[in-house]
Amino acid sequence: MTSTRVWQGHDLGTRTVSYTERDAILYALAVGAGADRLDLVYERDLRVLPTFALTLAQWAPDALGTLGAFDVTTAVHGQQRLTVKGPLERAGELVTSARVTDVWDKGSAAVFDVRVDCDRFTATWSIFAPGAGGFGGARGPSAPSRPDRPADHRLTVPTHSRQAALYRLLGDRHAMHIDPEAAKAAGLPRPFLHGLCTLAAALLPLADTLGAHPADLAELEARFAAPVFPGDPLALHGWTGDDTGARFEASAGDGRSVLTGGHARFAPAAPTREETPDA
Ligand SMILES: C/C=C/C(=O)SCCNC(=O)CCNC(=O)[C@H](O)C(C)(C)COP(=O)(O)OP(=O)(O)OC[C@H]1O[C@@H](n2cnc3c(N)ncnc32)[C@H](O)[C@@H]1OP(=O)(O)O
Repeated sequence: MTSTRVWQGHDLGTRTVSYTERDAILYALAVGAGADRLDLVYERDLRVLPTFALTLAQWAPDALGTLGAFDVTTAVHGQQRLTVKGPLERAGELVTSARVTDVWDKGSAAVFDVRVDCDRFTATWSIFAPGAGGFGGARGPSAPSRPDRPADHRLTVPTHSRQAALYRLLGDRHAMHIDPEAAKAAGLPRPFLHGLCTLAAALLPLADTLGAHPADLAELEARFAAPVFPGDPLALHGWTGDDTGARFEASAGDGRSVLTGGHARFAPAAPTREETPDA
């Protein structure tokens, strides 16, 4: 069997991905934007959510699984980071390049960090792969810390029973999100929500509460600490601090922490060349 450590630094190549206004609107609907959010769901007023880029770049962690680095039937998305460098056009093409930046040895599991670079964003997926650890590597980062004071904001994040079935059509077709047998094979009682769908759903009420526009997201990170089942409402706690954003966590109705170590910063992006007056 190939040692897990050989994937460290592996170049996953470059792909050009394209999308239309329709894709961007479907994405906004899938992560919970209401029909009254004309700025997210109506061509006339459309602003594209930066997290939509993550569905377009999902090919990168998927490619690593296809190459055999980990067992795709049991690996789950563990953490996500995103740095936005510029706004997404209403439709377009993105040239994305990906490589494995780190492989951490958690003993019984490995965590693969897959970084995607593009002129509009840099993003890192951490894939938690049970059974792939124990190869003598560094343990890597531990659990994120939580603020030791009461939250400044307490919000509800609704999720919908059809949400995973809809969200998967945007690009992440892993069977565990739709097929009860595949979910059982991954150790869960029923299909569960994509981590990136949960995260994007949480950002909508968080941005509203902070008085920010969700399309002005500049930085994002969070750990997927436990599975979310479609239809379960989440309780989100937010802590505001020095920057134009917040730290946040979310828990399910039964008290399980499902998002930990969350941080989102919102800042209007610099206009693109075409949008700059007199450019
Ligand atoms: C292809 C799939 C796409 C998807 O979207 S899947 C859906 C979204 N993801 C999920 O629903 C996953 C939810 N998270 C979980 O269920 C759990 O979370 C895990 C099963 C991933 C891990 O739980 P456990 O096996 O109990 O881990 P531990 O014993 O608490 O920690 C072992 C080490 O692993 C680190 N770790 C724990 N959770 C994560 C994570 N989510 N991402 C990255 N690392 C993680 C810890 O810190 C620690 O390491 P240290 O001892 O060095 O601190």
